[in-house]
Amino acid sequence: MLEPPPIYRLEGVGVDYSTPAGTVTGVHDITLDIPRTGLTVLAGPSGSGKSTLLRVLGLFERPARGDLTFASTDVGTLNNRQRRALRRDQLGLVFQNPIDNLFEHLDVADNLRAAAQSAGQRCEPEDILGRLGLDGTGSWRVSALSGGQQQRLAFGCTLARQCAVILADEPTSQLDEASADLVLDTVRYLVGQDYAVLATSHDERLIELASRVALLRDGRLEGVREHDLDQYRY
Ligand SMILES: Nc1ncnc2c1ncn2[C@@H]1O[C@H](COP(=O)(O)OP(=O)(O)OP(=O)(O)O)[C@@H](O)[C@H]1O
Repeated sequence: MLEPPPIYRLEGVGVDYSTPAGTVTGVHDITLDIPRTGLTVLAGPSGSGKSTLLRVLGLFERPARGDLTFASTDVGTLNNRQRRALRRDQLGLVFQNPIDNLFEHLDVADNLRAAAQSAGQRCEPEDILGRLGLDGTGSWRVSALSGGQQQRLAFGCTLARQCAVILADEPTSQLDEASADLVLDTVRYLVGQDYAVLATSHDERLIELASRVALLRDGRLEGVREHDLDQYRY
């Protein structure tokens, strides 16, 4: 069967930061394809370039060098307005601190409705909550959810927005083990539903769920490890 084209294609991507001490290179010469489905983890020690690369993939950071293709669109040819529109319509972001992903003054269902609305979509909150094991919490305040449940809801917001790709920055790093388990189950569910999930992480348990692990070191891609996705299918 013909392989679908990757959702992202990076060719020779480099990012520089200007600092008072001079130019710092965040990532060098990254060439990488990211598949349309499954979990891809960007792994590597602190300072290796994981967040920089995630910002490139989230269309926040414009590479100084190289080419980035997203969903067959050459991102380098887009102006800022077009990049923002692509981000709004196609990309869902989950930050490491669960509460940063949510509106505390809205209840759980309204968080989902607000997320859907921000992408010009409509959603059925109870349906999404049921899919994520949060049944019956629609009228709860966000603060009544555990950290793991909040992070599940953050992933739920990306479902409400009907994003093609979910980008998660160390999604389990601020959670205790039980809460992290809830997030791992959610990622497993999303992968089983053929979403593309891209995460930075040091968490070995998340890395084990990945179909592809891109290992970064000193801003360079040290290697890419492929895992068999079939074992995670429901
Ligand atoms: N805004 C910035 N200004 C200047 N240098 C930066 C900036 N962001 C990152 N860097 C530098 O780019 C390199 C890669 O950093 P990055 O934050 O992407 O790594 P990381 O793997 O995500 O690290 P961590 O796990 O600690 O978050 C490092 O040398 C870092 O100091």
